[in-house]
Amino acid sequence: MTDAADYIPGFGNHVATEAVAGALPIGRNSPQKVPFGLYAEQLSGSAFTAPRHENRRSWLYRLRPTANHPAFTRYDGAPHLASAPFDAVPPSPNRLRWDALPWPEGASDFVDALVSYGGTGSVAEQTGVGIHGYAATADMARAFFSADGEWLIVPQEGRLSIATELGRIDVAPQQIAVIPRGVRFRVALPDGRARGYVCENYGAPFRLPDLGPIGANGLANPRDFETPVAWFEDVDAACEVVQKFQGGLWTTTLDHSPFDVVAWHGNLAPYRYDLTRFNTINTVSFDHPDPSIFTVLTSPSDTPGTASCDFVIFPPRWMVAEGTFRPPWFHRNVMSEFMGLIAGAYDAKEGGGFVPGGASLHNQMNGHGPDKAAYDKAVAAELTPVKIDGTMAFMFETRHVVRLSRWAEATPTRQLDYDDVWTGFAKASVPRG
Ligand SMILES: O=C(O)Cc1cc(O)ccc1O
Ligand SMILES: [Fe+2]
Repeated sequence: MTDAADYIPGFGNHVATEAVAGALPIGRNSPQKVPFGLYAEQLSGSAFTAPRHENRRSWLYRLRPTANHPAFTRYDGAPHLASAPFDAVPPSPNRLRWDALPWPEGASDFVDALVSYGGTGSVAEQTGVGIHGYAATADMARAFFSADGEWLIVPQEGRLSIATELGRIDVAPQQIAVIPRGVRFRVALPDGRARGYVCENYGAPFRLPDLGPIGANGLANPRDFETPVAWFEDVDAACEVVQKFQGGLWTTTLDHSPFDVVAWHGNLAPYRYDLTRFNTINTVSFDHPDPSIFTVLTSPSDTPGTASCDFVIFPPRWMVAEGTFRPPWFHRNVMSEFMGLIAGAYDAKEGGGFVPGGASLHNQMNGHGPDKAAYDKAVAAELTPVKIDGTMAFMFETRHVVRLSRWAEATPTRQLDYDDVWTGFAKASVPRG
């Protein structure tokens, strides 16, 4: 076992890794006798018969089979964690914004700290996403997994040390971690507390977007994604495992640590990515391009080019466009946009209110864009090259309307005056014959 987390570079690669030399069977997945009496277990992330380029699975070699556990019973923690379909309140066409997620009063681990803003689709149909936030103040002593989807974790404040069955991942704000559906994990908080966002992806696993005319390089480059090497703990002590299954939470207690995978191989694994490695592409002539140029990862739907969910970032970048209104334009989008802010300020919102740890939602076909302060600044600006720096915003952009949770609608952190940011625009005056 190593002390610090170690990684293998590359996105979606087939890797082979062992924490103890000789633990990985050679040349077959399921030998009659696995080295050291380990148990072979296949973890499927796609149907057995999925096309090869979409097929994801790993073989795990562990101290005990996962199947060796007592029955799960209902768990009644994490009171604000919810799942799609989000039908507790009617879907809202309104532009919505929330203050930074407040810290809980007492000790709350990553699981109990989760709150759901809302989501799309349905866990039963394996479509859409759940959008959650967390503001946690305690290390997890237990393990958690979601049978409902893959977890894209976006830290905003405080580092996370994530132990997973397939290895350990350390992430800080400006980095992300992705945990596949079903993989058990445990989150510790090296800074004592941590806040961030989660996209729980019920649909097709996130992948890199096609680059089209951009070419073979750019945006998030595959080699900057990192998969942890095998790591395990040999602990014969009680360990709670909480799972999310069809929106419900269930708990059981093992008599051992579930983090007992000594070796594994395959292409289904957790990974991390440093958002500051993103190779940002933008105009060097005029006009503000569509934000799809900032796509880090995409979960496609059945309609080509129309994502179930894109994970998009707005990183530091030079703005050089000539004769152009440089911030995001006013627009109405057939896709729906949930945004969060990791650090700094966002160029479409100069009037305050969109703060690190906060969130906004602009649902399908509802007008939004620069606030009045951003508009005034941009039309008056001298168009020299300007670096937008010290910032990192992100968007979960989805083809389906984001339906709110009851918590998101009722929380006092919701800014009831958000519409006002688009008031005060003087009427244009058109010469008339
Ligand atoms: O609404 C937003 O702020 C997100 C966004 C950013 C951008 O640069 C262009 C379009 C868009 O929806
Ligand atoms: Fe937008």
